[in-house]
Amino acid sequence: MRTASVSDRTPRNPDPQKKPDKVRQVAYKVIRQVTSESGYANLVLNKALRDARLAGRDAAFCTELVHGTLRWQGTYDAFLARCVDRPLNEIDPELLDVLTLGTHQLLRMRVDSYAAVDEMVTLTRVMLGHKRSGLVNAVLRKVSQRTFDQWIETVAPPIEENRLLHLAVAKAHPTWVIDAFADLLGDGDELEDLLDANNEPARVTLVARPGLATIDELIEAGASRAKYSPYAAILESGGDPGRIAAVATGRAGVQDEGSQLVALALANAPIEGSDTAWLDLCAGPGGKSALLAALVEERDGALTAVEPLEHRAELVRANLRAIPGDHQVIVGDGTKPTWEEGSFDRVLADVPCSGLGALRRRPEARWRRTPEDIEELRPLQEDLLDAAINSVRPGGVVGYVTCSPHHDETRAVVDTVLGRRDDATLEDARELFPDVPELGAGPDVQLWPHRQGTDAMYLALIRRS
Ligand SMILES: C[S@@+](CC[C@H](N)C(=O)[O-])C[C@H]1O[C@@H](n2cnc3c(N)ncnc32)[C@H](O)[C@@H]1O
Repeated sequence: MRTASVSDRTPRNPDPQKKPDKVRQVAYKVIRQVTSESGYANLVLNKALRDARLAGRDAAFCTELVHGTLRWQGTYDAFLARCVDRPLNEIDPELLDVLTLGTHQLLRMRVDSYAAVDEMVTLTRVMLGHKRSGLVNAVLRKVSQRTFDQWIETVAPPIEENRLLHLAVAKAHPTWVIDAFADLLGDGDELEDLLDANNEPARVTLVARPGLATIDELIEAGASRAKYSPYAAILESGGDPGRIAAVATGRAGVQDEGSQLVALALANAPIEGSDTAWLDLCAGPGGKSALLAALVEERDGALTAVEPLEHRAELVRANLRAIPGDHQVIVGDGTKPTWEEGSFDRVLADVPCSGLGALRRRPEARWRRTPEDIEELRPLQEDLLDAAINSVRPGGVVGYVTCSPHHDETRAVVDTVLGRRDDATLEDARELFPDVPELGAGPDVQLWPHRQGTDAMYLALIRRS
């Protein structure tokens, strides 16, 4: 973070012939697409980097501009509200995006403040017209007069007066999200650790798909062994994982360690009798399908993967392409099974959820999600868990998984569904996470970015009787 004193060498008479910096221009266009067309930053950014042929340091700079600006958007809005003479919602959205992009460079990147303002003024002149560049110059000059910490002191209530509101501004999370996390972690230091962890970009984690690639192969390619999953390796250097042969050929993939751990826990839960028919009920894009398919193949079995959206089903097929065996992808609704009841030995229900456990990866998500989303998803989550239990045979196991720690989409769903059935029980899943510390009171497992360094994946292990 930038803490050095701010410069007052901001441009008063910008060069009218100057062209905008290409990297900032790409970043600005990506941010526009995300904020105005509800695009997903990762998808839009990846395409933009490819189209503009940005790689190496330029790609890393562009990524930080986009991710940082979007991640800190709510906080920067609070700063900017003090620097303009009208309510922020009366400022053209395209202009506001320039201002937040400039604010990020000024306050949280090692960009000289002269360069940051000058570049944003040029970008505004070329993309939004000369008239508006004056406002950008004036507002960003005001922003540059304080450091990030000084701005927090200026706009956020003191922590001892209103902890929730202070953290919302200082750590860039909506208050309802902080509330939900505080319900689970308390409102002490651990809550702050989580919020800080959510503001750090996740490291690129690879999975060596069992029987197809080895960790050593990934290590030779520059990765290092991860802590908990025997199949995980971290690509510290970042860069494009597709340059690694095992990833390019689908023998390895990109997958968060928490996602690996919950899939492995389901695969390793003891069951008696047959163990060859596995179902992934909500499969797209297929990261867990690929890991499960590789594991069930080693037991001479096969995976059935279900996904209602054709384009996501295609991603599942692509993920399964390198895995030997007779796996099947069904394009359909998991709540309306086309298979016989009780026909699977293990079932994964990795249900659609708010994604509040993966905020590190999706910089815009925290500002886009609402408490209503969580309410709206609840019936589908319950129906999918019911369908998963119906699909597993007596003695078989279901893994109910979310990439959200929110109580209403995790334990509340499990308790509701199990409360109305007498043929399924919750089992202690913690012993299926060997050597993983701080798994909580059980019987379900909640992983956390600030504890295990993974996404906040949730797993409830349910056995059908
Ligand atoms: C959390 S994602 C699954 C991630 C996946 N397991 C992986 O590891 O790559 C949830 C998926 O469920 C799908 N989905 C939504 N409604 C569904 C339904 N009624 N039945 C089955 N899947 C559904 C979504 O399209 C989405 O692809």
